[in-house]
Amino acid sequence: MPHPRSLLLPTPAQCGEMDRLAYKAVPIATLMDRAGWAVARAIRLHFTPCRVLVLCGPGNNGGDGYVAARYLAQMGSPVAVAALAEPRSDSDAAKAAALFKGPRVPFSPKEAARADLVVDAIFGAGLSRAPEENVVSVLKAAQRVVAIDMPTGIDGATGAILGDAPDCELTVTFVRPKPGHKLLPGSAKLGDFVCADIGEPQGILDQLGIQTWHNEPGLWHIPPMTPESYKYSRGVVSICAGGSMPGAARLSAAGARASGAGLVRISAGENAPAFRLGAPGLIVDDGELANLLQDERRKIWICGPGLTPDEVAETLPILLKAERIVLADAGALTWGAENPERLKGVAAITPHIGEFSRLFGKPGEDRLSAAREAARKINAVVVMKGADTIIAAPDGRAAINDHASPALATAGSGDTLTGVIGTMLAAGMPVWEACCAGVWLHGEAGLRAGDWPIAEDLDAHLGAARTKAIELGL
Ligand SMILES: NC(=O)C1=CN([C@@H]2O[C@H](COP(=O)(O)OP(=O)(O)OC[C@H]3O[C@@H](n4cnc5c(N)ncnc54)[C@H](O)[C@@H]3O)[C@@H](O)[C@H]2O)[C@@H](O)CC1
Ligand SMILES: [K+]
Repeated sequence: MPHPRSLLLPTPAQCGEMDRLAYKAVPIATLMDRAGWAVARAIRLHFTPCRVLVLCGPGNNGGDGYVAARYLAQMGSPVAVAALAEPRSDSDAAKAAALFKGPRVPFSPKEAARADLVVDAIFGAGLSRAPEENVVSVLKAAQRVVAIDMPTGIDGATGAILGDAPDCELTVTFVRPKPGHKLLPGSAKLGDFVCADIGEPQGILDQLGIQTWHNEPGLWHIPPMTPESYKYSRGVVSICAGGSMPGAARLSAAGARASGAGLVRISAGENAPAFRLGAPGLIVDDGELANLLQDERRKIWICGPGLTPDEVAETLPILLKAERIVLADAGALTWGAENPERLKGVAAITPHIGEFSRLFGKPGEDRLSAAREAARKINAVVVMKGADTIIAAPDGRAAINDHASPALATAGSGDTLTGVIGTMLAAGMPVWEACCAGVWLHGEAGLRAGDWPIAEDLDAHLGAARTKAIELGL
């Protein structure tokens, strides 16, 4: 099933290309007019009438600003424009500027401070470097800011802040959100977020080779339960466990069970007695790993939570030799940090930023590209965990997940996530989709679990999260 267009996140460069391709059907001037109208309308809905100053840059972002100023004036708001620089003559932005007949004031901190509301139409998709000091000081002087397309200073492709960016109360973008609207630190600057339809022919989105999606149900589909479902069709998750940190493997097992695995088995060797004191529905094996792998129904293996690097060295190569679908986390990532090649053959890894940096080097400001590059390098799906999580596949696909809660930042929560992804794999989902689904379910459980859950509390919400994901994804 193709991934839905409605979840695509085009880069600013792809949006520029889209405008060029759309030109025959809809001229830029028309799109600009609709964009400016959408901004004026959103401001009218969000704010009571007040004195507005629109800060216009020289490009099309500024063009949208002139149009918004014209419509706001027609709606009865006192509006002035301050131009950083005039648009290039004969450009669409210049034509929009000519149609605004209201007052012009200097581009200065004093004027920005006097206005009740400042509209940032300085730079949007065209931002190519950090804004100059005069731009920053004018935006800093504003009391309340609405951004057109993107707050000036945020890189729409990466969410990085170039120099500085205003804290906005409202951001209005067009057609589709961009990666920078979903990635921190930029995404924290948007305030309320509106994506307006300006009538761009949607089919063009398919021609641009966009490989980034917002992680929502519909991007993937979790198999629902059917009357014919049985334990093994729901899937078996197997977990390698060690003696020194048994809690981690138990948390993964609990997450796997709570998110709907048919059967969860822990392979603990001589440490089995410690695990047998745990949940009664958990099967604990003490046999040799090689013997356990004779059971072909045990396709999905989690390796890493609660394991020392030495224990990983004893288990992971055996799992890979047996051609199992392996999800590597925690101890496996420490073992791999000495040599990432060791992880080749695993289906997915789930590093937080520290683990990612030890494996591949610090990701820098463009985490999206770094995650993609890492996935290509080890030929496995990389789930780069954080307040926003990036799920990158070796074929270039990437999803950005912002469906989460800071409450998830608690010890053991990552082990739960590994278990949930294990269950999605065991249900037969392809690897990237399973990882995306697992991350969303984990986020949904975190949102449902209140402000201060511990990792174990998430389990109680995973079943409802799965039901919601199935309903939303239909
Ligand atoms: N499909 C869409 O999404 C549409 C987008 N439109 C608008 O078009 C905008 C993009 O327009 P442009 O490509 O003209 O780009 P901008 O208006 O963002 O920037 C214009 C130019 O400013 C210069 N510049 C970039 N960073 C600078 C810096 N830090 N200091 C000084 N100069 C700098 C660059 O030469 C850049 O090309 C979007 O943000 C959006 O507001 C609409 O007008 C029409 C439809
Ligand atoms: K802007």
